[in-house]
Amino acid sequence: MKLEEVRKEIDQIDEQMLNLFLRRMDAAAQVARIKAQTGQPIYNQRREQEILDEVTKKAGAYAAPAKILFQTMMDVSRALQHNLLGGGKELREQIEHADAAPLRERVDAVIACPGTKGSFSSLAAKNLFPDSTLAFYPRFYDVFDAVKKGEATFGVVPVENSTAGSVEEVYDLLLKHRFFIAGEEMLPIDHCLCGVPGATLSSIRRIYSHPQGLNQCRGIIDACSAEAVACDNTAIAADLVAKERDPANAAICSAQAAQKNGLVILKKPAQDIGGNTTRFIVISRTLIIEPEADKISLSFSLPHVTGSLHRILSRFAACGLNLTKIESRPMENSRFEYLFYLDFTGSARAKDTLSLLCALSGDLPEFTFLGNYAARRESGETADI
Ligand SMILES: O=C(O)C(=O)C[C@]1(C(=O)O)C=C[C@@H](O)C=C1
Repeated sequence: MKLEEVRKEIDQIDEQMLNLFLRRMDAAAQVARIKAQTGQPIYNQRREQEILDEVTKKAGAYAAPAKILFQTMMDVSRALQHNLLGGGKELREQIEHADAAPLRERVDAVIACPGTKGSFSSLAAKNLFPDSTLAFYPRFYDVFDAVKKGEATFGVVPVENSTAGSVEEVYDLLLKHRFFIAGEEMLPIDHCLCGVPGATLSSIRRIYSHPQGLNQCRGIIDACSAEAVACDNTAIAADLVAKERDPANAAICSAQAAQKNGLVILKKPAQDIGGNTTRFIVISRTLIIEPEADKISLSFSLPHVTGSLHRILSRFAACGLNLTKIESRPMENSRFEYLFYLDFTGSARAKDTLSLLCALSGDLPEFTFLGNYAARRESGETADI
C-alpha cells in the first residue's frame, strides 16, 4: 500500500472513532442525569477498573496505549459530568466574584515581610505595594501566621531562585494554610559578602545567611574556607554580624541590609552564577484576581496509579494552558504520598479554563485553587528602602 492510501484509511478510522467518541460523551451525559436523580457519585472506580481490565484483555500488544486512551476518555467523560451537574459551583462563584482591585492601589494594606529592613522580600514588597506599610517578621512561618491572624493584609515571600531552586518551606506553608496567591514579583538578587569595619576576606571564618543565600554563594564560602551558618533571613544575618562585632564573621545579604547595619562590603556580587533572580509571591486570605491575571496556581494529591499525573497534565494541555512550574511536597501524616503544586499560564475567567478548574475541583483529591495573578516575565528593579 502507498502512503496516501494508508492515510486515507487512517482518515476513515478517525472519522469513525470521532463519531463513536461523540456518542460515548452523549452516553456519559445521560449517565450524569441518572446519577443526579439517584444521588450517585460521579466517580465509580469499580466500573472504570472493569472497563480497563476488559480493554487490557482484548488489546493484545497494544494493551498499554489502549489503557491510556480509555482512561483519558473516562477522565473527560467525568469532567463533562461534573460540568453538567454544576460541579465546582462554589469555586465558580468564588472566581466570578473575586476582588479585582489592583494590588498597587491598596494603600491601606499592611504587608508582612520576612526579616528586617533591607531583606530581599521587603524590596520585592516595595515594588509591588509602593505606598503600603511594611511589617517585619523573623521567619516565613511568622509571615504566614501574621496573615492568618489578620495582623497583615498580605505577605510577600520568596518561592524560587534561579540558582538554588525552590524555597521548599514556603511551598509547605502555602499548602498548609491554603492561602491565595494574589501577585508575584521577580528581583535580580545581587548578594554582598560583608563584615564589620576592619574585616577582610582573609579574616572571615564564619558566614551567616539564609540557606538560600548560602546555596547561591558556595564559591566565596569555599574560597574563604568559612563555616556556613544558617539564619532565618539574610537581613537578620547582617544584623547579627553587626551586633557581634567580630571581624571573623560575615553576612551574605543585600547591599541595603549591609548599609543599614554599617557593614563594609567585602565582595559584590557574591553569588556563583550571573543573572541570579528570585521570584516572590503575595499571599492573601481572600481571593484577588487582577484584570491582567495570566497565571494560575493550584494544588492536589494523586493516587499512586500509573499515568495519573500525565492524565491531569494532558487535560491542561488540551485547554491550551502551559505548565510553568511543578513541585511535589510530602503530605503531612502520610508516608511517601505527595501534594502537587502547579503553575500554569492562563486566566481562570476564561470559559474553558473555568470549566476545567471546576471539573478538577470535583474530581481530584485535595484540590485547591490557589489563585490567578499577573505573571512577571522580567525582573523588577531592586527598590531602595
Ligand atoms: O458508568 C458510569 O457510572 C459513568 O459515569 C461512565 C464512566 C465512563 O466514562 O465510562 C464515567 C465515570 C465513572 O467513573 C465511570 C464510568
